[in-house]
Amino acid sequence: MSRVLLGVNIDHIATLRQARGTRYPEPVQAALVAEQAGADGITVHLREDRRHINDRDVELLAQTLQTRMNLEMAATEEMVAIACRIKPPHCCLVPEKREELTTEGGLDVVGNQAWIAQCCQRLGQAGIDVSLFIDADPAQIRAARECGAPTIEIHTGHYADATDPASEQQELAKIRDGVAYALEQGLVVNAGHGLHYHNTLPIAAIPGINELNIGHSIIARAVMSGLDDAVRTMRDLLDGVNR
Ligand SMILES: CC(=O)[C@@H](O)[C@H](O)COP(=O)(O)O
Ligand SMILES: NCC(=O)COP(=O)(O)O
Repeated sequence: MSRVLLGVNIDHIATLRQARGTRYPEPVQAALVAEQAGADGITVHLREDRRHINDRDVELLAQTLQTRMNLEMAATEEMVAIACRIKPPHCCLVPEKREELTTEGGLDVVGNQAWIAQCCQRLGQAGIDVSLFIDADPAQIRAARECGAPTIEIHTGHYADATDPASEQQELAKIRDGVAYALEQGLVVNAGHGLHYHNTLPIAAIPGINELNIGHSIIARAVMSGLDDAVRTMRDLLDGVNR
């Protein structure tokens, strides 16, 4: 069975830097450490408010990564233009709200299908593999395929935020069904948001999952045990998955 790829999101290295406006910690250094520790790719979210990762980080990472960049961004003219200029191998369109603490839900592809399809076409023409960050909702999955996105990333936040075992199992079942449906639609299926060392395995064990994008929990562990250890531990966890 194929191994689940690990995309390490380094946004919150930049959160620490932005807290004081210093030149450290350096996201480029973190990305290279994560890659050497086993990350299969690096994810960065260039938010419209630049609260953490900024344009300079994306430019430098595009020139230095040894694996590949997954650029997360809102589906806006500004961000599409940046992506078409930088040409990262992967782009993931995510919803954004100024006041949100973190991403709160999946992209509403059904409600914005014409624009999302246009973004997918422009990014695809730039040679970028586009994924749409959506809930495990068959209507959203169908709309993603109709927009021409080759890949989706299923939002695992509701699963991660579940407050009791029954709700967690319910959300896990939704994700499992969503993955199966998306695979039937011919999509590549990634997943992410809120995954950590104690809730990731059930997601990783879902047959057909291509990649997990994990950030906050890895960076949080890195504070205690170092980034190399935090990434290696997650990579080893995923390598032990039976699917
Ligand atoms: C889309 C998603 O779930 C994350 O990749 C996103 O980066 C979360 O935003 P913050 O990193 O700003 O919390
Ligand atoms: N798309 C999910 C991601 O990149 C990381 O999300 P999180 O692990 O920081 O919640």
